[in-house]
Amino acid sequence: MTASDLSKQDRTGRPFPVSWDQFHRDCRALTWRLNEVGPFKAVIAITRGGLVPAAIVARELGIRVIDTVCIASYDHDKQEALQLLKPISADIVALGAGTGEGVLIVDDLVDTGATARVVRDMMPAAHFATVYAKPLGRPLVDTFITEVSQDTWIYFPWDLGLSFQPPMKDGAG
Ligand SMILES: O=P(O)(O)OC[C@H]1O[C@H](OP(=O)(O)OP(=O)(O)O)[C@H](O)[C@@H]1O
Ligand SMILES: Nc1nc2[nH]cnc2c(=O)[nH]1
Ligand SMILES: [Mg+2]
Repeated sequence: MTASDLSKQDRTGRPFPVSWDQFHRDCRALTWRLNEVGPFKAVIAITRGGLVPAAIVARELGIRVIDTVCIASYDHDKQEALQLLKPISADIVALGAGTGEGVLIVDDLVDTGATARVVRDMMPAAHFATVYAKPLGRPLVDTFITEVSQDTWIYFPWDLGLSFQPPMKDGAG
């Protein structure tokens, strides 16, 4: 087995698990920053990871016009060719005068920046926000809350479950 056979998650090895409480706090912190940048006419969530932060941010900002752009690039933890499954809706494109002016795009994180680059090209004047950012993707994001190192793998609460933890004396930790 070579290094390229390993999933990105296995190669990175630095786990960063996020609880629902922490995620909610981080989304609210993100909204504090966005509140100073807006107002926004609509929110676009990059599915699927952007759906939860978009709901929290839209709730806090009082925005009820919410659209999705559906993109898949990772099969669980393996980066694959990026697929556009659903584009931004025509009425949201029209709302932002075709450029995204006054529109807020939300995703959970930016890693290599490949997803962000594709969506940014669709709406160059939109404001792009993520909760977490890794260094390679960071230049593509206008507002984010926490930067983690490139070799970190973020585990979101919707991908986690409660499980037994062996005591530290047995080698855990
Ligand atoms: O900066 P990048 O290297 O493009 O990676 C970031 C993207 O990867 C994840 O989505 P994923 O494609 O795994 O789909 P999901 O949101 O449905 O989990 C994450 O939610 C971002 O959208
Ligand atoms: N859950 C998760 N998905 C990702 N997609 C790209 N990077 C990551 C990451 O760190 N965590
Ligand atoms: Mg995603």
